[in-house]
Formats: sequence, C-alpha cells, structure tokens
Amino acid sequence: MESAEEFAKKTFDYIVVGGGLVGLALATLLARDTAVSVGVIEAGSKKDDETITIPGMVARRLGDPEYDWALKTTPQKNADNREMAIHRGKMLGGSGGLHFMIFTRGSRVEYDGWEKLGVKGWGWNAMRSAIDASEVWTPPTQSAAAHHADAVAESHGKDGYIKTFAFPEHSDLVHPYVSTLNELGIPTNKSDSSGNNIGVWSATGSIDPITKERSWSPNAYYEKVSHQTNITVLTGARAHRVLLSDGEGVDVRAIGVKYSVGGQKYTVNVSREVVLSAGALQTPQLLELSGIGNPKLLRELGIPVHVDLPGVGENFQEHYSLTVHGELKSADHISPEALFNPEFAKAELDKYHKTKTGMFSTLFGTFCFASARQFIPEATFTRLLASLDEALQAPEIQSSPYKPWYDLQREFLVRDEIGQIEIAFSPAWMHEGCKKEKSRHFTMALFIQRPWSRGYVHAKSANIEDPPEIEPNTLTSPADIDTIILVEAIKFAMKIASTGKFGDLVEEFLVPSPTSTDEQLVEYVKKTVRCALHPAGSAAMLPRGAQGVLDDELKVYGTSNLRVADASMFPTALGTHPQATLYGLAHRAADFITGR
Ligand SMILES: Cc1cc2nc3c(=O)[nH]c(=O)nc-3n(C[C@H](O)[C@H](O)[C@H](O)COP(=O)(O)OP(=O)(O)OC[C@H]3O[C@@H](n4cnc5c(N)ncnc54)[C@H](O)[C@@H]3O)c2cc1C
Repeated sequence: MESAEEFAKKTFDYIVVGGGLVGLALATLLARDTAVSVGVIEAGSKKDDETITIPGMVARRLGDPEYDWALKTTPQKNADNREMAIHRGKMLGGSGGLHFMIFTRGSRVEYDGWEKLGVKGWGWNAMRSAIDASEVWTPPTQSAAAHHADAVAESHGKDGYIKTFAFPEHSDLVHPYVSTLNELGIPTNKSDSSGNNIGVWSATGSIDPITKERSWSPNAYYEKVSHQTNITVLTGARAHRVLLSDGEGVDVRAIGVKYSVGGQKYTVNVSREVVLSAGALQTPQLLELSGIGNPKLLRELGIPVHVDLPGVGENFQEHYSLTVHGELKSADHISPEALFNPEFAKAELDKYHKTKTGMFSTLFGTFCFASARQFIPEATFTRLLASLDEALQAPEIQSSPYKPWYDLQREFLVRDEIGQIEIAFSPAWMHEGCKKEKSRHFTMALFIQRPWSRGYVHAKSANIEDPPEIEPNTLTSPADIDTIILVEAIKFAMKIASTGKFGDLVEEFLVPSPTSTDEQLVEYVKKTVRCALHPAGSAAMLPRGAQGVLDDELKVYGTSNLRVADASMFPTALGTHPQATLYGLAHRAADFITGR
C-alpha cells in the first residue's frame, strides 16, 4: 500500500476501480504478467478480523459503516412503502467479506440463456471452464457427504484460487427435511455444481478446509501477488470518475481516473485500460459521473455527455426474499441459536481456535431449488400462465427493447430445469423481534430466483458522495407474477412443515399463520419481502440496441479501452448465488484484456 500522492504520480497500464470480489481477483490475474503495472483504487480498507474470517460470525458487520456501504432502496410502493436495506461490502474484497460463503453455480440452461439474449461466448461451457479456473475444491467430509453435500469431483475446479469445501457441520433435522422434500417430488441433487442445481442439497462454501476461514479475493488471489512491485492497491480512495478523451464521432478513450483520499482530490493516468469493478450499485453511478449514460439524465445532473448510452443503470435486477417460521416438538437438535448463550458461545469459540471444529467452523446451509411446477399446484400454474400470457401482450412489452428477455423469462417459467424459488433451511428462529434464546424452531428463507420486476440505479447528483438512487421496482411484475410466486412458495413451505418425516417433528407453523387467506399472504409478502443482496444487471452485457452497455468482451460501447467487470454485467439474473459466476467473470475479463 502506498500514499495517494505516490499513486497519482504513476501511469499504470491497467487501473481497476473497486478492489472488491471481482476487481481484486481480476487485478491479481492481470498482475501475473510482471511486465505490466496494475493500480487498484478501493474505497474501503483491509479487513481481516475474525468477524470477517470466521464462518460462524457472518452477518455481524451488516450495517456497520466501517465495513458496509449500508445503502438503501427508494421507498418501495408495492412493498409497504419501505426503504429496503441493501448491504454492500466496503473493504478490500468488497461484498466478498460480508457474504455468507455459499459457492454454487447456475444452471447450464441459464448461462446458455445469456447467449439467447444476444451475447456470444457466455454459455455454460465457457462459464464452466472459467469457474473451474477460479476454484480449488476439497471433497466433503464423510458426514457432509452423508448430509447431501456435493461430492462429485468432475463438477469442480482443482487448480484455481478460491478454496471451496462443503460446510462441515449439519443439523440433525437435515435428514427428515430432505426425506419430506423427496416425498413432495423434489429430488436430492448429488452435485449442485454440475450445471443443474434443481433439487435439494447441502452447500459448498468458499471456506478453507484446513483453517476453516473465509476464502476470498484478498487471501486467495491478492496474497499471491502482493509482494510484487507491479501491483499497487490504494485503499481508502474513492474514485469520482473516469477521465475520457474526446473524439468527435469515434470511440472515446479512458486516459485516467479522478479519485480522492481524505477529501484531497487526485488524478492518475492509465496507458492501456480502465476496468470498473465497483459493483452493481456503484459502477453505473461512476459511468454516469464520467459522462456515459442517458443524455437526458446526464444533462439534468449537469454532467457533460461523452457517450450516449441509455442502458446505463437500467435492467437492474435483484433476488427478493422473505422468511417463514415454525416450532418443533422438541428442542433436541443442533441450532446455531445456541450461540446466543454467552457461555456456550465462549466454549465454542475456544473449540474453534483449538480444533477448527464446532459451530463457528460452519454455516448451516441446506437448499432447495424448485422449478415452478415443482411447488405450484398444476391448476394454479395454468391460471397463472394464462394471465401472464395476457399481460405479456401489452404494447409496452411487445415493443420493449427487453422483449427477448420477456420471452426467455416465459420459456424458463415452464421449463423444469430452472429454479424459480430457492428455499434455504435453517434450524433456527430468525424472526425479528422474537426471543433469540429459543432453540426449538426452524426458518425457511424463500428467495425468488428469476424476478420479473426490473428497476434502475442512477446517480442522483454529480457528486460521488451522494449515494445512487436504487429503485428495484419490487413486486411490479406483469400479472403480479413475482408476488404470486412468493405466495405459492409460502404455501409450499407450509406443506413441507406438515408432510412426512419433517412434518412429524413440527409442533406448529407460526409465521405467517397457516390459516392465512391468499390476501393475507399477499400482505405478508408486501410487509416482509426484502433484497436478497444479489444486485445485478445494471450495466448489462447485451446488444446496444437492447439497452446494452457492454459488448461480448465487457467493453463499454462507444469507448475503446473501458470495461466493466462486476455483477453489473449480468444480462439477466441467474437462479443461484452469484459469487462462483463472478470469480469466473474475473478470469474471463483477464483473458479478454490480455487477449488470451
Ligand atoms: C450479506 C451478503 C450475503 C451474501 N451472500 C452470498 C453468498 O452466500 N453467496 C454468494 O454467491 N453471494 C453472496 N452475496 C453476494 C456477493 O457477495 C456479491 O454478488 C459479490 O460480492 C458482488 O461482487 P462485485 O465485485 O460485483 O462487487 P463487490 O464485491 O461489492 O465489490 C465492489 C467494490 O467496489 C468498491 N467501491 C465502490 N464504489 C467505489 C468507488 N467510487 N471508488 C472506489 N471503490 C469503490 C467497494 O468498496 C467494493 O469493495 C452476498 C452479499 C451480501 C452483502
């Protein structure tokens, strides 16, 4: 690390803005060639305390301004007018330091779907190789494999960077829970990373199998090159905009980056390329502040227009989630809630330090990805499809630049290989405002995977210090399909809790009330739905005429040497947790940039 002044004196071959999950991995990959110089500008600082590294301590820094940008959406008119929290990591490694470590891939058909939207070379085969290149997988323990963790070596990378290992500890509720899902027609999936994540399985995490610590960009990538003199990471530095050369009628060129440290402003020059990796909420803001975006919006903010690109900030997609809760007949099972007892927590922490086992060495993650027909009754599904098809005839959809996306969404709704809903099972009571010492409860978190609601992220002013306007347009989908999917998912969760071996263990379903009418469930959805913290798509890789911002090689249209490499590039949300895809993205970006 060096001073802002020294950094500003250099001319780097490559500058990466945002040393987050993708940015820091990408900078490392570029710096493997010691003949080139790489500069990274990261607003946060280095964080490697136990609240970040220990799996069982996840979520402790959510909302802490030292670690979290703690952004908020605008009030969501279809969600009880609530502003929703949208946490983002503010540290070297980005949101990779706040996340819950679930490392899983999307389904083959979804990556192939990106290609159907008009981007070439991003199908499953290409993404699979890229994710393989990022991963060093260790087979699960016998116990984890017996609890349905992926044990298939062919589905994983072996010689990459991020260490992955199935979460080692599991609740004794997993077996009856999985048995019930099987009874309800959801198969056990032996390898969720194989290109098919449908079914029920226990998660692999980005966790070091030996140290049982978080494996992420700072320790898995950057540590490998941090001793080299050709990479310089400036932390605590806020990028304000990319400096562009003007060229009438030709592509503009990035020539440097303006940034500030402690209120002092600097510029740094670049000779080859600038890559924006500030994440799906801040990259569109930086593009706009640099004069790339919708000219009308830029003029309103008093920003000179360099590239007329109206797709910047549009196409914003987010998974939404809510939780449902029930009570078990017996308290006789392992629950992370036990950690609310200070004496037990201290003993567990000692155990973790000495043996790297116990509650702090793990997260409890058993997941179910279900296609629409797996959890929505046939008659309801038929009605839903009919009203959706009618809504899709609306002129604004038929003439929309996103028409191919609507067609893809419709195709994916009826296909059985696509997860429309994710159910994350936890042997704990995670309901707001309730007693935390209770330990005879369970929670199912329900995540919509292919949201039809689409919003935007835009700069609110020409000042980078003003957070962007984040408008996900929650629950504003054609035929109200997002709301209906969540309502049906709640009913399915209630069915799980009253069926088979798991149902036998359940005392009662508590929240929402199992006697709720459909109208009451809609109210529950509106009152409790929240961002699932997987924002994506706001500087999408799509054809320029379809509101695209990036070409197939992640280059910003209308520029000759400015790329985006972060979750903004998703052409459409994927039905999975994003980190595996994003590490794969870092490898693809490095290959494009170096011409490999
Ligand atoms: C609480 C939580 C739980 C999650 N759980 C999971 C999970 O279990 N599995 C999974 O796959 N995904 C999970 N995710 C999502 C995952 O972490 C993100 O999708 C991923 O980190 C996005 O990577 P990124 O590189 O696009 O952005 P980020 O990792 O957010 O990186 C962006 C970086 O840019 C920096 N930056 C922003 N603006 C500027 C500026 N102007 N100047 C300089 N630097 C700037 C930021 O400080 C940050 O370091 C979770 C996310 C959160 C918040």
